[in-house]
Amino acid sequence: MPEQAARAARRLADGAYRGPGDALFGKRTQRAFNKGFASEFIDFRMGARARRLAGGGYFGHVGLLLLGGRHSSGSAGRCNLFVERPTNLWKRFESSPPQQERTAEMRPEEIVNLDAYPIMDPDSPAWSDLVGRLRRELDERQYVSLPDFILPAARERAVADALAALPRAHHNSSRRNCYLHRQGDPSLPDDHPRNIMLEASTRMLAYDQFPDDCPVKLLYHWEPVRRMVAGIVGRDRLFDNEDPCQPVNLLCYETGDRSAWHFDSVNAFTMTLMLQASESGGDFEMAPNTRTDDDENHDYVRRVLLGECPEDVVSVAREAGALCIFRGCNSLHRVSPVAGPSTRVMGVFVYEDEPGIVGDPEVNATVYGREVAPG
Ligand SMILES: O=C(O)CCC(=O)C(=O)O
Ligand SMILES: [Fe+2]
Repeated sequence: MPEQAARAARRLADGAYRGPGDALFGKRTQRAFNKGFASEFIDFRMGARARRLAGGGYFGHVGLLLLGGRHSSGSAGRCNLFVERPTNLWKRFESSPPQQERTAEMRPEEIVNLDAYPIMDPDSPAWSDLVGRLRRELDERQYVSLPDFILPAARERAVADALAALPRAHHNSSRRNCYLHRQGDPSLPDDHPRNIMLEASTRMLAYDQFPDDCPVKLLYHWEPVRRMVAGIVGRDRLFDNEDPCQPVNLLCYETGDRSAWHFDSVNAFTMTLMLQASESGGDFEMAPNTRTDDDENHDYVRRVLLGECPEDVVSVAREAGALCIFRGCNSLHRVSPVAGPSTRVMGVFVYEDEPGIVGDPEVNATVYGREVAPG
């Protein structure tokens, strides 16, 4: 059997059309499918024809179906395709679109823009210059942005992975204070930061909800990236997080979604990668050094929350492809409400100071909607 026909037969068997016996074709055609003599090309021709069927109940031929075991490319014989129930056919295409064959896994060198970010050789002057500059910038401003860090093809693939998984995302919609608590403290005044409740709405995809060859995962697990990030945040080494949910997330914002002012709770720094920006809104805003490790600075935090210090708030430019490292644990930050048809898609990465770190099941229950094991 020609290789192309064999692939087509496998795809049929894989369920793209749920198999040829599904009242889609007349007997003669069905036998041809059973023998596997169908060209892959029929996939999209079928799709096009199905639409026309829905519109007018068209019964006719669909090109490039190969009968009798002879494969000749280009001008293969046409045959009549008898469709018994066009409406069912339409529904079938709606509910199970032909599956795209996944192209080969990308190499990390095809993901990271190595021309702009020479991160392969940590002993080179280019590496020291780059990492030294970014480290100083982070220390000064509490954030640093690396534009065009990911190459366009890798970014597009990651966006496609995110959008395919989006229906399974955990929709986090909550009223909470900037410390990420849903309950205030009745013993404190109403305008204490603990009692200022803000609306947030985001869609979270956990690490185990999108493919292992998604470019954001490959990038995260690649030593040159981990080493660069360690250099920028001033660590000798960093380690991957080993939780099933946490190491890399795809955080999606649809129209109306936003993240309210908050401090990140656990990690000393946060790393995000803008995969797709929204048409409008979705600005990442930050009030650097709102508090310190020793001083909660409640009065100042309250003024930022109430919008009384607009001059202190920086809006961090985030073009698609830009990596951002920021110290979100002591700097209030938020994402303004997203508007427009494009989902804002953000990769979020967690590195650790020691190996073997897994997440707290309670946190995973809140952030990813996971069941907490009883007992
Ligand atoms: O979506 C963003 O740009 C920021 C997300 C954020 O605040 C975080 O991951 O801690
Ligand atoms: Fe955050």
